[in-house]
Amino acid sequence: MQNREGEGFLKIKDLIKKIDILETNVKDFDKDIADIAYNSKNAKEGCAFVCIKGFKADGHEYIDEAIQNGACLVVVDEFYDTSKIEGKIDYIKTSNTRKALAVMSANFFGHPSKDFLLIGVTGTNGKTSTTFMIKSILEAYGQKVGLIGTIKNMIGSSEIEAQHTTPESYDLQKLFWQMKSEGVDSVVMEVSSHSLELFRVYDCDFDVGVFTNLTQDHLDFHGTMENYFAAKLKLFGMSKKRVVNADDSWGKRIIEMYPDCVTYAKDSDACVFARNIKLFVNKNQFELWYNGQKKEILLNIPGLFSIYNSLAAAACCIALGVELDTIKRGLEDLKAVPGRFEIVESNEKFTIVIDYAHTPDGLLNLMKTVDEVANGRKVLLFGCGGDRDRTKRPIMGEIAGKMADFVIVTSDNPRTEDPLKIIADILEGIQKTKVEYVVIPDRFEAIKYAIKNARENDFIVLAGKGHETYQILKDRTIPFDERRIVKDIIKELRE
Ligand SMILES: CC(=O)N[C@H]1[C@@H](OP(=O)(O)OP(=O)(O)OC[C@H]2O[C@@H](n3ccc(=O)[nH]c3=O)[C@H](O)[C@@H]2O)O[C@H](CO)[C@@H](O)[C@@H]1O[C@H](C)C(=O)N[C@@H](C)C(=O)N[C@H](CCC(=O)O)C(=O)O
Repeated sequence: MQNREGEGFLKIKDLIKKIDILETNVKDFDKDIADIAYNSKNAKEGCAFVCIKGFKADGHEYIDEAIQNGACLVVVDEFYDTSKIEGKIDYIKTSNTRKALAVMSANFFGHPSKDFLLIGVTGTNGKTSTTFMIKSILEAYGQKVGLIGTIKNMIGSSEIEAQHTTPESYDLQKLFWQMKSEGVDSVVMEVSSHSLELFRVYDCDFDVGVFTNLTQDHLDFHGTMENYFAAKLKLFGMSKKRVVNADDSWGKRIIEMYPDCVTYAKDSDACVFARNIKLFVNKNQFELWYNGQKKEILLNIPGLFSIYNSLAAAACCIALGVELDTIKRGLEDLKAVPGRFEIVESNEKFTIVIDYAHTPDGLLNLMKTVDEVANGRKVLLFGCGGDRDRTKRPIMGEIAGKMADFVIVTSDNPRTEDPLKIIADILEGIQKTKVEYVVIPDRFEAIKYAIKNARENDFIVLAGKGHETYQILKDRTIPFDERRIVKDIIKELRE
């Protein structure tokens, strides 16, 4: 990957434009800065090191390491006692170093997002699929499109690995800069609530902000739904145009605040809506309505939620002036979204689908779709993540118990938690229902059990992992690709 080095250095005075300076010992603001680092390990000759007090570590404790690695300027937070570094290095004290990192990064890379259309999609569920759909429509419109999100980042059809749903501000601005250098017309990105809260997208100008929905998730981080909503809301204060799901109760609150938004809904009380919806195992059919005009859409992405995501994508592109014929073409061109209602096996006996659903609402919508398309038993295999919102576990257990005919409770990235403790939380909910279930903590063995014991016409759903190809156990990340695992198990059982 290229970086800005090729374009030269930036003077301190230009790098720190628009950040508030509480204290500084810098004498020469014309000094050149080679790069920015927010991790001391990545600091290099002539760079600025921005210290962040995080959830696990405090960047201020790594100033010496950054200096050893060549940093010539440090940016510290207002609580920091600068007498510790006086005489050692140039410093700037500012009121919020996460904000400063975002502003400095945008300055360093020359505000690349001003040179293309920037679309941000936020909401608990549907962000990934909606961004894929918007990309496909804008490509049908003739644009070169960048995509930033959970599964991967893309420039046109080339792929770049993604670490976060929304990258840290420096990495985001660097990616924007690369996308600009490669001539994109627009960038569509997922905007997570974490990124809004932690200023990763601060100082970005969004042309359109899209809201899909808000349901319980990430309460380990936000504490309450109101805080979670407040984080999401920030995107709409940063966007020129807003596209909002009018069927969502939190969406209705955004519409009250911004009455000029482009709204979408399943029924007709919105600018863009769908009628005559037909769900099939591997596709959907519906009428897309806008301004008295109708288009028949045959969507290759199954699931009821895909209708909502298509409406969000269509409304976004309508807000950008794309005509309905192109929207139809773009939606129909999209062949799949990895890990979203992805059929990984379909034989004369059973069907296996993998899906990323990992929230109560996501699981409910997934199982509603399965209910529409399954001919036999609905077998649901799932677990819940460790070190994340615990309150959703019994809720998901109860949904599983109500919606499935048979449940296999297993593990899904237990991280540092005891998998059996997580499963016990899920069982609290399952035991409120009468569903038949088994507990198999080892996810590989659980999948094997589902396949080995499959009955005629079973519709087996492996929920939670979707596109993920790993399992996080304690501090180890081990390879775990359910597409391959399913194939291997079927082969092994046949031999
Ligand atoms: C809660 C959260 O989002 N934390 C993120 C945050 O961590 P942090 O700021 O607390 O960092 P920290 O590890 O405490 O370190 C503090 C500072 O010391 C620095 N440091 C640390 C060690 C060292 O040797 N030298 C050094 O300079 C670090 O670089 C950092 O600047 O900033 C880090 C750097 O960008 C992120 O890696 C980290 O993401 C963690 C790993 C994470 O799991 N985040 C998830 C929850 C997340 O953001 N998820 C959303 C998607 C949610 C969804 O919709 O599903 C996302 O956008 O990906």
